[in-house]
Amino acid sequence: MLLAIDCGNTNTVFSVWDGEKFLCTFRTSTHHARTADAYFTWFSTLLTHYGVDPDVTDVVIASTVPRVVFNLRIFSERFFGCRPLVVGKPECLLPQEPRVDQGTRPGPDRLANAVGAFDRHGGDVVVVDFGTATNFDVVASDGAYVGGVIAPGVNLSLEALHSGAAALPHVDISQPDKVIGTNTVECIQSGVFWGYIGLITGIIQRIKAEYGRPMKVISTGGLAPLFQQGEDLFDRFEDDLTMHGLTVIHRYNKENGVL
Ligand SMILES: Nc1ncnc2c1ncn2[C@@H]1O[C@H](COP(=O)(O)OP(=O)(O)O)[C@@H](O)[C@H]1O
Ligand SMILES: CC(C)(COP(=O)(O)O)[C@@H](O)C(=O)NCCC(=O)O
Ligand SMILES: [K+]
Repeated sequence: MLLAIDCGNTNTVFSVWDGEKFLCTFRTSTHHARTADAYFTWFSTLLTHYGVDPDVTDVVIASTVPRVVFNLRIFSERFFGCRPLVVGKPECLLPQEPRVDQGTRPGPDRLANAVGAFDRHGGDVVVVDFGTATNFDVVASDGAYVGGVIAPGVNLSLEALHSGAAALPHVDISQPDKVIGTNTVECIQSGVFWGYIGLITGIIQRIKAEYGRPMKVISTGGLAPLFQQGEDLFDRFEDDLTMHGLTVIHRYNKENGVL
């Protein structure tokens, strides 16, 4: 079985794929200092808790934080006896090479999103991934990742207001009922939430105009559900899109003799 690991700047997600479906998905915070032994203790405790006993033979990793890969490699070798496939490394093949400026290294999460979206929907897709950053990943008709947009994430925007302005408290994001806030917390929530709705709407509209063909818009990532209710921004919400992309990349590398 395949263990797929998607490591973002905030959270690291582990999912076990049995070849047909995900058996379980566990989430922890991202820390480059977490050791292989600590990963295993955490992972095996959750497996026991949920009564899942997978026979992990392969590991695939996408990490937007290069430093964490070191300990994840040791984790994979020590506990599953396998060398992990790391997306973005030269030895890892992609079904379609990205078409971006020379020297650009697209985030491995964006490469996985593109592969996952192409596998499910064919090309001409925009993936909107609400993580630490909010990225828009454009997938061409042949499945290639061809670039997109990186915007400050929702929580980063809230954090920036709090850290940059002495009188502004830390606020959690939520959808305000109205736009005109009548206290500081409501004003901040309104600015970030409705500002974000404007950002998403505007960027999708501009991407579509520039791309010049009809496109499907898929949302994913930790904070995507927040923008799922009420507004008609996306064609679909797919929680597991990055993970799905990782399983497809792994299969492709197996079929092509890399593993
Ligand atoms: N269910 C949730 N409710 C509120 N915030 C969440 C939830 N899930 C994730 N987050 C927050 O959303 C942000 C992005 O999450 P995630 O997609 O895991 O980011 P990344 O992939 O960059 O690590 C993080 O700041 C995280 O704390
Ligand atoms: C844009 C990102 C920071 C998003 O990371 P995340 O929010 O998932 O942690 C990541 O994809 C990244 O570091 N990209 C490298 C630059 C690029 O994609 O062009
Ligand atoms: K991500």
